[in-house]
Amino acid sequence: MPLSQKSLEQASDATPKLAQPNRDMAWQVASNLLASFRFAWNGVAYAFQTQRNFRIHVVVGAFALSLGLWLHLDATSIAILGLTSGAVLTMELINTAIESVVDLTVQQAYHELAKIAKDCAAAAVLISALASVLVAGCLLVPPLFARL
Ligand SMILES: Nc1ncnc2c1ncn2[C@@H]1O[C@H](COP(=O)(O)OP(=O)(O)OP(=O)(O)O)[C@@H](O)[C@H]1O
Repeated sequence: MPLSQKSLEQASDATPKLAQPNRDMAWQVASNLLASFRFAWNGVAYAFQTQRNFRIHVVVGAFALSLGLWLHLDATSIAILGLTSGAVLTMELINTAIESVVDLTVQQAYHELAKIAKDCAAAAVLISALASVLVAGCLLVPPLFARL
């Protein structure tokens, strides 16, 4: 549905308010850098405790990095393995965040847009995981076969 002139004006009035650094709408804002890290760590701990796929990706990523070190891969290859593993974990965290926001919004009701949001978030994890398999295949498999 096209936006009316009035709603466009309301949206443009709201922009400076939303851009204020003190974020009046927020229930709580991190008071300092240490608090920001603590909240971020809470997110990692929550994902690890509740998301089986996140735990699997942590184990697989740690295994890939350990294998790379054991095979004496060069620094660039280790960095690529680290970036790839980090990307998968990041996607998993974003997926978890999107699922929570969708559930908060629609609760237990079915909504086609909720389905699209969750399916696309899950697809982001899948694509990053497939890319990591490709990276592992290129960087780890040849030196592993050479060593065995
Ligand atoms: N409110 C909803 N409305 C429509 N479809 C939904 C809704 N909630 C979930 N779904 C559908 O069910 C699927 C599974 O939802 P769920 O919340 O369990 O996510 P998930 O991707 O399986 O979770 P995880 O990543 O933890 O394995 C979604 O991908 C979506 O297709």
